[in-house]
Amino acid sequence: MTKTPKIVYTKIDEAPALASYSLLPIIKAFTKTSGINIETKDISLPARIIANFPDNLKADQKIPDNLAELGALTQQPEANIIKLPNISASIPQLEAAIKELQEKGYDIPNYPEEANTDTEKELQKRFAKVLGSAVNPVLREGNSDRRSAASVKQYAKNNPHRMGAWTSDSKSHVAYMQGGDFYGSEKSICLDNATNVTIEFADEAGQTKVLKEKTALLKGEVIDASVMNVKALRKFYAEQIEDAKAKDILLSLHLKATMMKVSDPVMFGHAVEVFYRDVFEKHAALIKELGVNVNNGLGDLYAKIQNLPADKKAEIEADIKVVYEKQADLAMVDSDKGITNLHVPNSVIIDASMPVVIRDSGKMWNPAGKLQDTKALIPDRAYATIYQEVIEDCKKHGAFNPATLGCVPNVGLMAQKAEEYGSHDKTFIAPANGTIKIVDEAGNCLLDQKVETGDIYRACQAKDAPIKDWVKLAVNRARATGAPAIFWLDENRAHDAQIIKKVKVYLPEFNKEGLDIRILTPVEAMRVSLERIRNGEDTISVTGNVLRDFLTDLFPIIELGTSAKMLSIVPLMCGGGLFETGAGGSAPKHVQQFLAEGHLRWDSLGEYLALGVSLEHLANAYKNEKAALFANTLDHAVSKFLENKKSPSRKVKELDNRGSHFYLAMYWAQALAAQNIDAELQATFANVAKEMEAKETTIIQELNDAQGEPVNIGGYYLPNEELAAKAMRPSATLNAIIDAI
Ligand SMILES: NC(=O)C1=CN([C@@H]2O[C@H](COP(=O)(O)OP(=O)(O)OC[C@H]3O[C@@H](n4cnc5c(N)ncnc54)[C@H](OP(=O)(O)O)[C@@H]3O)[C@@H](O)[C@H]2O)C=CC1
Ligand SMILES: O=C(O)CCC(=O)C(=O)O
Ligand SMILES: [Mg+2]
Repeated sequence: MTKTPKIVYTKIDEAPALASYSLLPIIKAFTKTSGINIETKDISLPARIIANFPDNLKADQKIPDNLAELGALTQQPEANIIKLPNISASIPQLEAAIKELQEKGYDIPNYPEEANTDTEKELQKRFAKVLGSAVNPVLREGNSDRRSAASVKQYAKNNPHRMGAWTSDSKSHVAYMQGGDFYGSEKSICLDNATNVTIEFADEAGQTKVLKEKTALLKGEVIDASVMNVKALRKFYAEQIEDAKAKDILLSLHLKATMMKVSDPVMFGHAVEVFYRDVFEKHAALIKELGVNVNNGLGDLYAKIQNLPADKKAEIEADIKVVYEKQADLAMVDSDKGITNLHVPNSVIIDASMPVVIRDSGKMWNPAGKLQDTKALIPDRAYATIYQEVIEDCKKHGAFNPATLGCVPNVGLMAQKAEEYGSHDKTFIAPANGTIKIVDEAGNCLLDQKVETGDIYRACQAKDAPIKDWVKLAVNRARATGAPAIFWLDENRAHDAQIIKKVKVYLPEFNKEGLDIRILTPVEAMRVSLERIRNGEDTISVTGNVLRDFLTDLFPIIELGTSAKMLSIVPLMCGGGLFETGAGGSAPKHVQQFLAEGHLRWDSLGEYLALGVSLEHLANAYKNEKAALFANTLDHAVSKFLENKKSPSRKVKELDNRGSHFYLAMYWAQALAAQNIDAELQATFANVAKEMEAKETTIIQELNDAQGEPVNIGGYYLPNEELAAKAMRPSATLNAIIDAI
């Protein structure tokens, strides 16, 4: 490899973006002495909007399509990308970001919620590129290896976080459909030969309409099709709403409307309509006229009644109140502000929300601001059952004790838009009763699904090479750790049955002698993994893309208190490395707190760990000894950081994100000063360490003094660079030391 060693550090959104204003200058200052180039690429939500709508922008407003550039980079062996979590925008978030850009003088068109004309359809198509989970699928050109670093796991055992107690009489449970869902209807095949397919809808009269012109499929690719029957879905919601009322527990809905950006908002919308049925029926004509989109939540109704005459608005608000009096209480997202689980589709995201329910004794917040048992609606059976298994385990054995738990790392099939998370361009709402077919070039129907008007149809792909790579990664991890590896696959699910066949073909190609490798259904795999972690034993979960996402929040939240502390490595199939920071998101609640009181509780541990493995990867790829030294000393610094408990606190006027960066920097400088492999670095950083030690009290004082007041960073989605940097670097003493390196 001849090019200059380079690490690309992504610029993103919300809390981790704020943290970067403080952390990046430190990383750049430290590594610049080594000839490693740290380049930033802006792939934040506003940057992606700007890149996709340059038409009316001034030259100095334009931002190149960094995401496409990074996507191309993943195909090069020298790729070394540190990817921080970004916003996966729901429509309300997208609209808010557009509004902010427009207010700042960016001539960006509005998002057309309803596309009737060709222009509107074209606009919607262009916006689809920035909607939902639009970054990760482009960069994830490899499978995922998520686990906790040994030092982080040990820290969690020594300092167990609080886990809410569980009792056997908890009324909390997961409710899922018994039929008519994706799980029940799924059909799947593996292709003998490459082909191009068309997805077509045929109505009952035999009239056909092309839904998707062309999808290229490779030899050995698994393709499946399934349907969510909306009649069955709405019946399920109605029954469960009644049942929650009868059991006197909260009602909550857990979906992934961000990542599953086409199917899940529709499932969310049906829940809103069924729950607030009396309002939607009584005011049907007006609601239609106002253009309320239920898929955006009750928040959209509230937004659109704002300009109605006062009495009409009051009437609708009163009718909403009557619904609350009559129905089961909804789980709240913000009980102070009266924001419920059904307000917007992006505030209850299943991978993060269900583990928190489990951490909090099976409870969620009720309208009175108290924790209460909940019914968790997860309509589709494909993955709902694993959460019920955890709940049953907790009811039987009580809360998990992080001091003694083993771990459940994950090897996830993710590359090349595998499975449901790559299905958006093949997801359709059935226009009428009929059949949706996948037809090959020769006109053969490969898969057909009967649909009724409004049903959600979904086709998914999983390519052969990534599947084989995933099996290999699982065997490698089992070999490296000695832990059993369990493939979570359900032979009663059509798609999984195909994957099981492939796993059985590929496993013998790798040396699995002496390894314990099993295939169990997700429920059995959960049972075994939970029994083992309670015994302090480790078990590798080897899963598809959705369970990868779900389990890498669930187990870290149980084991470590948060998924932010995970190592999240993506060995790219072309030889490069993508290093994601943590497994969690962009923590909007943290930004709210920062803006209100100047305290940022975001923990950048995930970033430190990602930087460590990124430097290690670079050291190996370029035989770069300085990079190896930086990686090694950073590792020491992280251990000391944990030992000395320098993570940010949650409370204002205590150490926050910025102070935690100072300590990381000081420990890193000390470790570089203590080594004797590179005399030049030793000398440089001995001085840095000495200065930091001498000025520790002043620096911490300056950082704490900056807290306690509201902060203005000149925007939410597109903050003002200077204001944000100033807010995140308030210690002149620390800045002087860093800038002088
Ligand atoms: N890889 C990616 O790009 C990902 C992006 N997302 C996006 O992030 C947004 C928010 O998603 P959400 O599901 O609420 O998940 P988050 O992970 O942002 O938030 C869940 C909670 O986890 C805790 N948390 C997460 N990261 C940290 C950290 N570094 N330090 C301390 N605590 C942390 C916080 O708990 P507390 O409030 O108790 O402090 C936070 O409120 C969405 O837009 C989503 O699409 C989500 C997942 C991954
Ligand atoms: O891309 C996203 O929206 C979320 C990704 C995520 O949750 C994960 O990979 O764990
Ligand atoms: Mg996740």
